[in-house]
Amino acid sequence: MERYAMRARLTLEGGECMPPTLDLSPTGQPVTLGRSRDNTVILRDEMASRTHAKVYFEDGRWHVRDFGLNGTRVDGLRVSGATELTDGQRIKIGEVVLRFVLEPKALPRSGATPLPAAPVTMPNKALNDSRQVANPQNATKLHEYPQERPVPTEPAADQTAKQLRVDELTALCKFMTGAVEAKSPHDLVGLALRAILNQTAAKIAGYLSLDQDDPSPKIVLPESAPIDTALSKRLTLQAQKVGKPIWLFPDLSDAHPPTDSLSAFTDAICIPLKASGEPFATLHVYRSGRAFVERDVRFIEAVAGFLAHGLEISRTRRTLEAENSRLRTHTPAADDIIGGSNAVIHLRQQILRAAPQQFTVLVQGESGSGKELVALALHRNSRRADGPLVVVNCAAIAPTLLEAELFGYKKGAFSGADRDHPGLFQQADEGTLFLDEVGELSLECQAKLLRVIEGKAFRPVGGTGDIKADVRVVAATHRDLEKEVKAGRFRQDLMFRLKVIPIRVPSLREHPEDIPELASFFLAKVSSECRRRFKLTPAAMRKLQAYQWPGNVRQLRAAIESAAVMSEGDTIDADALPLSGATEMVPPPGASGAGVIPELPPSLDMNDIETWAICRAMKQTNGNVSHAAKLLGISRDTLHTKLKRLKEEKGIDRYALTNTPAPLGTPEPVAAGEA
Ligand SMILES: Nc1ncnc2c1ncn2[C@@H]1O[C@H](COP(=O)(O)OP(=O)(O)OP(=O)(O)O)[C@@H](O)[C@H]1O
Repeated sequence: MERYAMRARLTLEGGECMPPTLDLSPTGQPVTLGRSRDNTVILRDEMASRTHAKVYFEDGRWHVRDFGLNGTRVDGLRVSGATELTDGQRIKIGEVVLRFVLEPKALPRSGATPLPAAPVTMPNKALNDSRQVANPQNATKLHEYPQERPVPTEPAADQTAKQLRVDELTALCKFMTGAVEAKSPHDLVGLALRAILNQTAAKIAGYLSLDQDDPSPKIVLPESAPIDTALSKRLTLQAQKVGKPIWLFPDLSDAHPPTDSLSAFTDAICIPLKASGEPFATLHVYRSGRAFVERDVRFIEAVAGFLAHGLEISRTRRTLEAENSRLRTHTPAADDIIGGSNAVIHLRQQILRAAPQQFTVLVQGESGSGKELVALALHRNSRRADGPLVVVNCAAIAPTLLEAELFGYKKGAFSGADRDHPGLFQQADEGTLFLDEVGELSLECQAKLLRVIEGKAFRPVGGTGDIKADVRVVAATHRDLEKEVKAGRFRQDLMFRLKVIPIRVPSLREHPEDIPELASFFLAKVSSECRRRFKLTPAAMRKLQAYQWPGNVRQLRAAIESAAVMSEGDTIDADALPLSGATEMVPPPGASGAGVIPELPPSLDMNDIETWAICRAMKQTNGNVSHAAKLLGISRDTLHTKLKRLKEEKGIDRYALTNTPAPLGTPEPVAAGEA
């Protein structure tokens, strides 16, 4: 313990020097003071020589030796050659006054316990919140002084030792500014290490990733450092374990002097870099000649805090970019609309013609036929492809909220509006806004939408100023807008505005020849998702082709996915396909001849049985409603009602059930929702 008594500290009391506080170890290197930057303490004083004085420990005592032209004074007496230093004396060189204080005997040296016994750890608030770093009030406290230690006579000087100086803050700002422009994580780490080397006069600054897959697992600077410079495993493990910075004063006279890569250095700092509280790398800074001072550590800690954030942001950005590019490649272009039928070829041509235009597009078609797919393809093939594509389902938002959703709202506009909220139009600026189910808009909202589509500005709910956004609108609906206009539910002027380019998506019944290709496409997708190789039996494929698909391609996709996921083996047979209703017994519209009605209903579901019974009765009576009603034991009117519902809900046309041609003026069979 005796040696601890001879630890000492130089603290600046007047003038300017760097660092303003320096801990002295009897086993450390002699400390030089002077104007030149090579000195341990750099004096900012014209009266000081380049190397002016030396403070050293010899024969159990501290001494100061004068080399300066203008002399060195200790407590006012000029030093001639060398003189012993005693506790509390003041060394004066020019205007610089340094107070020499011996550590009290009972104290371990300030703030550090030699490794490996117990490393000094610093509560690392700065790593958790880099905003705290520059605030000395929040700064990490490195040295804890027990009560019995005399309170420093000059608190201002002690404070100086803890606060970052202007040059350090400038270096920090320079690093942060450069970091924003760093092109890669490797560059960012390089910037941080260089800032640390320049500012703390460290010999080595290194970054060690804890992630085995990191493309830059280890970076050591300066470049002149040997390529095999080791970064201490011991420090890495400890920093990782305790999750806090470690500051090592190597005690060379300790019974366990450092034997690893650290033995070549006087002092070392190791800081874990964390993301979401978990260390992902460590920062190592080693120094020769003298130990770090508290401010060095604080500076390194601040850089490390920012570096950890920067690397985390860049990692998140790379993940998002990868995700974005994955989504882009998965966002359908016109080519991703599957099908070789004339109907689909025509659809693709229409998309490619419409996409580059700025005009509004109205996509019409039954539910599940692919309207959103068309909207995505329009965006992907447009000049706005790099801009946002904002999709809004007008039917899914309560009419009272729709206006606020579309045009945004101001804080306090209504209860619950606790902040300003940009509307979907604003979010889609320079991109495309896809208004799905536009037929569901209220008349009030339609009026506002019309204004925006006509290029006029809009006003957020509760706002006082107007906003303009550069948005291309693609709208879609399963409704017949002409009918909606006639019924007074849709504005005619808006319909004309939306319908500048109309695109009609065919129902799946209109291109059944695409069913095999679509089925294989969805089968391949589900196979890759489940890492299996599903196959459809010929019977299953026939069943798919015979079905009417009231839910269109979406239903086909769902049927295949569900059959695949539920199937025990890789082969999917007809009975594994979950096709409710008896519509699979009905021939596709336009096909000549009647459909084949099986002997038994497809399932015991009452709806299936009823549909099957009606189809069979109609087929058996060759479409005679009176006879069929008799067979079914129901009234003619009831059968008429049921036939009407079958047509509306399942697309089953009574005339397609028989060989009887439809009477003149009978419309084409359509599914629910279509006119
Ligand atoms: N030709 C096609 N090729 C590949 N997939 C298709 C095709 N048509 C539709 N799909 C798929 O069918 C599903 C339904 O399509 P989409 O959501 O575009 O239909 P929708 O007409 O917008 O339906 P809704 O009116 O209910 O919003 C989606 O999974 C889509 O990828």
